[in-house]
Amino acid sequence: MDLDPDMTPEERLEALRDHFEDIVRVNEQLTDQLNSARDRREDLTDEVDQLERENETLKTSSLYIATAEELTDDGVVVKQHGNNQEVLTEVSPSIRDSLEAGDRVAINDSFSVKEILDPETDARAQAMQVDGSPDVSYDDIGGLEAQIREVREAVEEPLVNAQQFRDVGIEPPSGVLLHGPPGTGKTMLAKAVANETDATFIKMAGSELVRKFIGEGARLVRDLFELASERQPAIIFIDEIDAIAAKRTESKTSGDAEVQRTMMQLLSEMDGFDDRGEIRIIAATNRFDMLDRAILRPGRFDRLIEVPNPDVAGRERILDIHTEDMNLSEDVDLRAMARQTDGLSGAELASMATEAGMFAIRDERTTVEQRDFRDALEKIDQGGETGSQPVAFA
Ligand SMILES: Nc1ncnc2c1ncn2[C@@H]1O[C@H](COP(=O)(O)OP(=O)(O)OP(=O)(O)O)[C@@H](O)[C@H]1O
Repeated sequence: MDLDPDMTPEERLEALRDHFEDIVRVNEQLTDQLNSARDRREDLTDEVDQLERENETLKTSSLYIATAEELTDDGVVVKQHGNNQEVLTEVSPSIRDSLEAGDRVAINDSFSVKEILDPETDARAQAMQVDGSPDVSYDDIGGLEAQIREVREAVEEPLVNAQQFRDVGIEPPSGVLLHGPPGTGKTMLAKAVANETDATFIKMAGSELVRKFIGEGARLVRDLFELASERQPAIIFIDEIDAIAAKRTESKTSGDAEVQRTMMQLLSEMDGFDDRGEIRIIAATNRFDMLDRAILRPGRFDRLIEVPNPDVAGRERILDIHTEDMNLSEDVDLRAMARQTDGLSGAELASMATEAGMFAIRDERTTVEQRDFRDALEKIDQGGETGSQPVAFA
């Protein structure tokens, strides 16, 4: 800033003050501009986030599963799984080139074919849980000595000593049905036998077949047996078999018909099972009373093994197993706890042990005391922690 040399000191001071005020004003304007630029940047960032989210949703929005039934000059006939609705739809040339009748496809809301599914993405992979070597051994199971013996005889022996059965000239039991209240170790038994025989463990939940894979049940059952024969020796474990093999009801809704088809497929797989090789089938239910007796005929699930809630010795053994790695105080008396836990399942005892550990942690202790077990039992008694319910048996 140039100042006139003739100015008086007062005038200079005045001029400097004016200049200073100008600078302050400019500074304020620039600050305002900066702030509004920042606000704008924030708005834009929000907008970008929002668009990215929308983009993600668009990319991941649900598609329905269907089968391409027929390729015609006018388009492709697809049949949606579940409701079996058939529609004629158009397909983009790139998809059309590689599409064949019978392919499983994903279709959107307007039925247009979005992609051809390869075998890995189909329901088979989702519906079945495959475990090459489950990590449960017989020693991990408490209080089921008799059941372990029976399972070994009916499932393990025929796998390990197949020749002996042939020599003697008898057929081993086809399928074994484990029945008993929830959380008593049925899944553990099936896993342990797979582990012991180095068999692949393939689990399918009956309830999921019916709820999640509507329209696909029968095909999935076929796939289940196919997969087992690819991966033999294998143990097929069908949990909650009552969901697909319940007694026939009077109602003739399409849901029932679908469940019936799934069960018929299961029966026919089991009936044609003799020469399938090293595959054994174990099913489990906690609704034995509901089962359709057709599945219990000879050649099907003809070996029934009841897996009840543990008795006092079983409960003590289960508590031993589940507290093995816990830091227990001297005063802990598992035998006493076993006496006080009549009616509890293995799963409930396991969660009682964990709960006792949680009480110790809440108290900032590293040692679990008897009172923690008492508190845990009280909590389980009150809340039904494991969600199990009393079940009536036939
Ligand atoms: N007999 C047992 N010995 C040791 N632990 C057990 C026993 N029974 C149950 N458990 C514990 O409970 C958990 C659940 O058991 P599991 O899944 O085998 O029960 P389940 O009978 O198959 O139950 P569901 O009928 O509800 O499927 C196991 O992972 C284990 O921690």
